[in-house]
Amino acid sequence: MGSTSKNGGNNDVGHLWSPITSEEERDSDFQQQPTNVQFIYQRRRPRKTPKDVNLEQVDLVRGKNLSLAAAATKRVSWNRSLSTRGRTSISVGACVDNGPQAKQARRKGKPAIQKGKVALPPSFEKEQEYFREVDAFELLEESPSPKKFGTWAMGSQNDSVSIPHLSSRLEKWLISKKLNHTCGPSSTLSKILETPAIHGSNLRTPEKTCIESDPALHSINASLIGKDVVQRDADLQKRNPILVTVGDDGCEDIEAAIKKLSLASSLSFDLDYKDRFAALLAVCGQSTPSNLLDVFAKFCDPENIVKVGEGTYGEAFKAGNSVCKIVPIDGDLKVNGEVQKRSEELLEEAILSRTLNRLRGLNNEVYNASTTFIETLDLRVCHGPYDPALVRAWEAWDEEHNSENDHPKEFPERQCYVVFVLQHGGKDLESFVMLNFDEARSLLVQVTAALAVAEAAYEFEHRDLHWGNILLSRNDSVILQFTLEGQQIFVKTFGLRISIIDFTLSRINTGEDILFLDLSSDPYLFKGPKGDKQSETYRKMKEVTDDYWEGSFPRTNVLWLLYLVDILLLKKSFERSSRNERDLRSLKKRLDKYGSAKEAIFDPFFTEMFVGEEESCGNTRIERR
Ligand SMILES: Nc1ncnc2c1ncn2[C@@H]1O[C@H](COP(=O)(O)OP(=O)(O)OP(=O)(O)O)[C@@H](O)[C@H]1O
Repeated sequence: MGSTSKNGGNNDVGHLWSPITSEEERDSDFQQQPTNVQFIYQRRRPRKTPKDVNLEQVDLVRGKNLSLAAAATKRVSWNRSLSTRGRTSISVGACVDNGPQAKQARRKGKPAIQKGKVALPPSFEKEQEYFREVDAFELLEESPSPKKFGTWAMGSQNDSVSIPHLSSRLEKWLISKKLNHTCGPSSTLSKILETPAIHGSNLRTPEKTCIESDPALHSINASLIGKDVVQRDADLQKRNPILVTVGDDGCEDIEAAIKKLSLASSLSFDLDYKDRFAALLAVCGQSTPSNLLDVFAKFCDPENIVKVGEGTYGEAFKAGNSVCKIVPIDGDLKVNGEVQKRSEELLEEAILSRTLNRLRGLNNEVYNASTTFIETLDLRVCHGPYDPALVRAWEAWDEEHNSENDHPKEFPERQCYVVFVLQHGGKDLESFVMLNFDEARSLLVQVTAALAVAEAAYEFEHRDLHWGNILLSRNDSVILQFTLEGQQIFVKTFGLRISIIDFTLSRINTGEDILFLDLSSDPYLFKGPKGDKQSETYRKMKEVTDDYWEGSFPRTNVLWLLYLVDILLLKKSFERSSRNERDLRSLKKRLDKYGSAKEAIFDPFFTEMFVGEEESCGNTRIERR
């Protein structure tokens, strides 16, 4: 979930979100102090729209003597940004309902520039010119370097760049498949889209993928009879013309898809939408959306579906051993006071999640490996109303936890969703009862090591690692393995398993794209209560990044580690000695000097948590990738 967790958060608002004064922070004797202060903490509603990350065109022509001069002159960019559409805030402070709020005016001045940092005044023309020059050079490069990007802000001023990123991206990939079947695997996108976890199939045309890799879908399609369904499919075909093609020959299909994507790229925004929806379907290995129950039925009996959590956008349900998070997309209906996410945003989240999946050591990529980021097992596009079984589960949760979300029965017949099928990560840190100091340091070492690995692999920054986004569970493992830049690290777990979720604000360099959320469009995020650790962390991130969210600033990961140490000291109770507290406080001091999780993981605090390889080899309860 977003900046504040919801479940459980209401029960103890005064305590949980009580402001922690800076005096307290300076005080070396931290103590948990219940407070009567009552205040409002408003749930952040991050929104995203497509924007600007630079896209190199090189792998399209690699290995082929094709000239792509035209492509070289165009720099297509794409990032995730917070939308200004229909933002409302829900107060979780007792008694006060702030009601809908208009989006606040954009900051006029830039925040103070960090000492020693050279900041160039943003000049779109200059940078455009600069990129024209470097594009020619970058055709030779494997992947863009974020350092070169300067502060090129896109958005409305970028109307001259006409090819929508997703179209060109998928198009490029499809062309590469068509031109040279061996060039696919060299592309990061190919690897990500071809993640075996996702139906074990390559991305082909949607039609082929559907038929070959998803017999369930095939049978669903076959069973789609009756007037309503025929009408629904006709509507769908109208919305998504790319789906019309059904060919036997893969190449013809690809050609048709490219043509349609190209056509769509040069037409109206509406067609862009269709194009993007089709891309999302293709990435999910589908030609048409499934219905929700069919997805859940793969994992459990509908009667056994249990809701386990909720976010601003997502409703999370346990289905068998997995968790299915349902996110409504593309509809007009506001959900939980928010405009629904759009296909392209979900497509991006899909790419981000799957990129992190790669850290799990699939495809023999063991130079950097960690299993601490939640595994995305599958992604499905669905449509239709909520099934009664899901509604029942939703209502049962509501009864017990008093949901902040809208009742799902409000979804119209033709609502679309993306379902993230995720590994079950356990309970979030907010509600998890920790037993002792060993568990606390196990949490810290696992989060730090995972961030270090993801930094090394993808310049990853989570940027929103509050206690609702860290899940914990217990198992009988004693050691967990990470690989950081080829070096194996074995850490003691004390039977605790950590999973990191929610990559909405995260920044990642996939090797082909930099995906990030432009938080400068969300001034509200930085206006949380003074002294509140989470709000202060957003503000510190803003200082560190100088509001340039596209850039790589691994220090933001350290800021969340500092936040976590504070949470352990101030908000969680577990058995600990004053020496343990002193150790945590001195860790905090040292963390303040680190620029990345990669540095932090070698802090003396963690030394005792490492186990030599020999010791780990003799241990049968080691959790390997
Ligand atoms: N894999 C998982 N295993 C167990 N519980 C989960 C899992 N994923 C999500 N949850 C539960 O659902 C809640 C909401 O999930 P999440 O934070 O991903 O939703 P969201 O809608 O994306 O959040 P946001 O408000 O940032 O949009 C989590 O706090 C957690 O309690």
